Amino acid sequence: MPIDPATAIGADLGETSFSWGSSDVLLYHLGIGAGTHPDDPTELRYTYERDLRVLPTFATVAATMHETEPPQVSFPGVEIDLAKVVHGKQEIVAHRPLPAEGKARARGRIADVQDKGKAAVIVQETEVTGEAGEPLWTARSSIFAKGEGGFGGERGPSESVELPDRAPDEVIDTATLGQQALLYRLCGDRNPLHIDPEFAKAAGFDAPILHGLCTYGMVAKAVTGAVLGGDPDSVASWSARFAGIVLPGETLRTSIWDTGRRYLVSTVAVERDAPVLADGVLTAR
Ligand SMILES: CCCCCCC[C@@H](O)CC(=O)SCCNC(=O)CCNC(=O)[C@H](O)C(C)(C)COP(=O)(O)OP(=O)(O)OC[C@H]1O[C@@H](n2cnc3c(N)ncnc32)[C@H](O)[C@@H]1OP(=O)(O)O
Repeated sequence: MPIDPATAIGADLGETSFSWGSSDVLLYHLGIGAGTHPDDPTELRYTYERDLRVLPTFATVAATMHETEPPQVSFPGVEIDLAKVVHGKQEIVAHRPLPAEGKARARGRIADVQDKGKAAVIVQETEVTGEAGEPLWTARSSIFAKGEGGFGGERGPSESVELPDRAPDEVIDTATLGQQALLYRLCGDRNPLHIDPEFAKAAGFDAPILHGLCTYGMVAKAVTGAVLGGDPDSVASWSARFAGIVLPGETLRTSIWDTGRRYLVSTVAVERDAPVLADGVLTAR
């Protein structure tokens, strides 16, 4: 059976150790579009090793930055073909500003496996601590596996973030590059869905799509620029649901509602007027 909820839910994924340096952070920032406005002085915080700051979304790649093999959806009680999955949701809570270089330990577990009938949702939680045992970040990510529901599990909660009934306080357009996914995959996600036209077709898409985590980082950076003075150290947490695909080259239009250090965020792809990110919440420290 591809999903056995009794084995999967609560399964300990063990502990891994990893380290990163400023070159990893610089490459990640380029992968999410930093440096495309060199006249903006806050961009140097992302692109120059002198006084480098780290956008907390770097946490999504820090442990796997040097991976060169495609990811596998293989956990205790879960075996799923990579072509069936898309990234569903992502949350990062940064317990402190991320250092530009460091060593850390990650301990992961399967927090939940939800049976949505036509699909399964696998929720993974990871706690990351620094060398002295200090908490660095907590990550929670959901994988949406099409056609893998019906295994007799719980449906799980139906959560959504209600947006205020008024115009957004800020609207930011962010261009993605035609080669955005080719660049971003060098940050450790070599899923062929983002480069191989045949694989993308077999997975049900017309063409390779952009990594969800690339969009997640680009929008976090855009919101940070719009409402936090471009200071990535001010980002305390960021969560969002991947509501629709992005095709490399499309423009992301991000609407932001300021509800007081808690910014509600929604993003569409301008060219198709189609949803991209929903239920977005970025909090500031
Ligand atoms: C270990 C490493 C493994 C590797 C991981 C892969 C790594 C990456 O390389 C992969 C990627 O980056 S893929 C690109 C990023 N993701 C996407 O583009 C997905 C975009 N979203 C969609 O296509 C649809 O919203 C879609 C398909 C997600 C959902 O649309 P629908 O099928 O229309 O769903 P809907 O009928 O609205 O809802 C059914 C139930 O599912 C819940 N749900 C919906 N969207 C969800 C989402 N994004 N995440 C989690 N749950 C979600 C709904 O709440 C609903 O459940 P309920 O009825 O109980 O409320």
